[in-house]
Amino acid sequence: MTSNEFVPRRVTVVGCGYLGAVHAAAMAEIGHDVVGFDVDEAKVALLNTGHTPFYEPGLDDLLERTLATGRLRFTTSYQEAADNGDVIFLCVGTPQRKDSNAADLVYVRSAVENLAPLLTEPALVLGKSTVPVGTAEWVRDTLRELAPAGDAVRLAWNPEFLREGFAVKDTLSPDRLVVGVDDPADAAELATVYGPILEQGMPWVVVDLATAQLVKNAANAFLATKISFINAMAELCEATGADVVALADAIGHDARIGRRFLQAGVGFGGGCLPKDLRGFMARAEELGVDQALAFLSEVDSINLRRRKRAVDVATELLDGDVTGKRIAVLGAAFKPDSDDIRDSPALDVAGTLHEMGADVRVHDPKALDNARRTRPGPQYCDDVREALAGADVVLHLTEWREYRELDPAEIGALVAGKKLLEGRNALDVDRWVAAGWDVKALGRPRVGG
Ligand SMILES: NC(=O)c1ccc[n+]([C@@H]2O[C@H](COP(=O)([O-])OP(=O)(O)OC[C@H]3O[C@@H](n4cnc5c(N)ncnc54)[C@H](O)[C@@H]3O)[C@@H](O)[C@H]2O)c1
Ligand SMILES: O=c1ccn([C@@H]2O[C@H](COP(=O)(O)OP(=O)(O)O[C@H]3O[C@H](CO)[C@@H](O)[C@H](O)[C@H]3O)[C@@H](O)[C@H]2O)c(=O)[nH]1
Repeated sequence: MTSNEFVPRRVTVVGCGYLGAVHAAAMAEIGHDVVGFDVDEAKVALLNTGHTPFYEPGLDDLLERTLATGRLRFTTSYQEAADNGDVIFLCVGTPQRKDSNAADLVYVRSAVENLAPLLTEPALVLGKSTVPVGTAEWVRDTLRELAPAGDAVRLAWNPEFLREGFAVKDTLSPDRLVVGVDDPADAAELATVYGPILEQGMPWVVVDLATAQLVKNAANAFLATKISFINAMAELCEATGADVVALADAIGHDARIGRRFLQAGVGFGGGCLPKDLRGFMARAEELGVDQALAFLSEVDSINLRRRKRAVDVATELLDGDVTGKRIAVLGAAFKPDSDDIRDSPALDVAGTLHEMGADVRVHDPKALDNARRTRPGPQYCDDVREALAGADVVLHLTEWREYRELDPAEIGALVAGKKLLEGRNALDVDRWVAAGWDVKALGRPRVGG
């Protein structure tokens, strides 16, 4: 732990997407004077009027509250971003490159190269984006070279571990804060920035720059590995008639293993785990240690096989031919409580079945606009009952609470065939079976019917 004495600062958050918008509002909430900066004019206009450009539980309220204090505003001006930046958080995107597995650092480079020449005063710049190890060192050197304030612009790396759907809570009460520094004085300064958060007593982990970047890569690689491990077990279960949910429960009782992140199903997606896994492998290859992470390529393959398995099971439930069949897909977002459809398994499966000639009707409580824009083809239904009406098979692919609350007996009267693919192992299968449904859950024996 460290001194938690809080010092309100002028803070700039560069990049106001899923991470940055929440971080900006959270920094204002704890008392800083915050400018959120983004190159996307539409996003900035929305945020300035208190509207969130994406769905994240609790963010509307937080944004409204912090805008009302006058401590938060959003801008598209690099100059305003630099002028308010005693402390500058870098939160721009680092997606997968289109031509390789590596992370695309174009946004990091552009943000740093445009901002640096405007930094005439001392500043503490904090990288929060997930980057290949070595990026922080480039950011540090570029800032020193291009900033008029020179060495007075310092760089620390402060990776972010928030989960979408829990972003507000995870930002205001993280389970740990990690900071990579060249100089311990920078960590001490950052501790005063995070004062009210650190007061809650979570671990404050100070490491070097390289370790901080690797901590983030390692955390996501581990989480992805844990999910693919249980999904590999699901393959074994399906080959033997065993039950992956019972297996996960049984091994999860061992505290060394733990039950969390052992939810077998259609696999992981989103804007983080898949691309971070691949970016990590690409960086290892550049560093000449690709063998160290060779197993992650299996983690990725196992994960992608889950989507194919879901398509195959849907086909089996439709007696081998999906052409012209009505398929209701419950869920488009990559996880519940989010409208994020980046690399969403649900949308991938829905899109594939549509391309195979099925009549696919997708429902999601929040992600339909994003889905319509990104994956045209399937029919998107605002009302879950519209998606279900006349369906020959129902695919549960994103475990929104409202799907758990559906009454299988009532739904049974709407559909043409009472067949369910449970792709998330989150529904009470016994209830569905009791209502006469034929249920195939991924990694579990087919029951009912
Ligand atoms: N989404 C998460 O849950 C999460 C959690 C932890 C870490 N991360 C990491 O945080 C980073 C951001 O992820 P995200 O999900 O918020 O992405 P995002 O695409 O939602 O947001 C990125 C934002 O950066 C903006 N941007 C791009 N170039 C810019 C520039 N030069 N100046 C200012 N803004 C610019 C974009 O317009 C966009 O609004 C990534 O590295 C990601 O891996 C994300
Ligand atoms: O047991 C599980 C747990 C998760 N998932 C799936 O894995 C994906 C990712 O889930 P989760 O990790 O909860 O969501 P993210 O919001 O993508 O968060 C991850 O990625 C962020 C960005 O790097 C990190 O900050 C978080 O710590 C890390 O959990 C989703 O598709 C989930 O459905 C499973 O299939 N089984």
